[in-house]
Amino acid sequence: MNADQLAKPTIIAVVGASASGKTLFAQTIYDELLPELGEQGISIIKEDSYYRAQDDLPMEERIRTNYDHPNAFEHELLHQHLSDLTAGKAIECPTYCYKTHTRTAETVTINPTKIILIEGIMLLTNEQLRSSFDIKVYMDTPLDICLIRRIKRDTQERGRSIDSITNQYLETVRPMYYQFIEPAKAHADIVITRGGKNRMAIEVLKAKIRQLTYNNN
Ligand SMILES: Nc1ncnc2c1ncn2[C@@H]1O[C@H](COP(=O)(O)OP(=O)(O)O)[C@@H](O)[C@H]1O
Ligand SMILES: O=c1ccn([C@@H]2O[C@H](COP(=O)(O)O)[C@@H](O)[C@H]2O)c(=O)[nH]1
Repeated sequence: MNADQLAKPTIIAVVGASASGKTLFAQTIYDELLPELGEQGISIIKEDSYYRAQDDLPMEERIRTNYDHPNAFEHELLHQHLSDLTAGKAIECPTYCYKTHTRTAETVTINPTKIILIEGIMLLTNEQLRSSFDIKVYMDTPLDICLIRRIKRDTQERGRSIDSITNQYLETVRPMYYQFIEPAKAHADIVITRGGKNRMAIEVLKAKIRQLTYNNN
């Protein structure tokens, strides 16, 4: 094993409200750097993959779950997986289905890489996880913009009705945002405005990742 393979990875966490642009931002960086850094250079993980399996619950109960509370996630497994990747071991990442509100049977193999991008709403609420991140990015998108984008995305991609989106928004998404997500901004190293298409912010992160990859600092 050479020195590069032994080097500890850099873990970059992208957090913020639901539909603030976390996925678009992290995925854009990943897609644009992958051809240059290769599959051994950069990987991407979604915190949503670690929503707890709910196969034991009937659908009426799954619909009532508070998905905007830290307890909805299996953070212990995510932490274990990040430790495994840091130790140079591959992981089997779960996959989650928003339509059935549980995990699917498939897992995705993620190999250890020098750069790990991870994105999700509750990543900074867990102290153990927080301490494993090297760079913490917060997407500071106004909540009304997030709501508009969530309505559009969840009707088109997550099989949701306007009624179910607005009820869930008032009951859990909005109050949990103020209880857990917004206060976590204080832990961020970088705060990003204008969502997942902020080109300058994307370029700054890409430049930092290149520096970490090629200069190892
Ligand atoms: N700056 C932006 N301008 C326009 N649409 C955006 C912008 N940022 C994100 N979106 C769109 O808003 C929706 C929610 O963004 P997404 O990245 O899925 O948010 P999150 O991962 O934070 O939930 C997606 O359809 C995405 O394409
Ligand atoms: O079964 C589920 C699981 C999650 N949600 C909602 O998803 C968002 C988090 O995902 P983003 O990609 O950050 O939007 C969270 O606000 C949950 O309310 C769901 O509706 N159903």
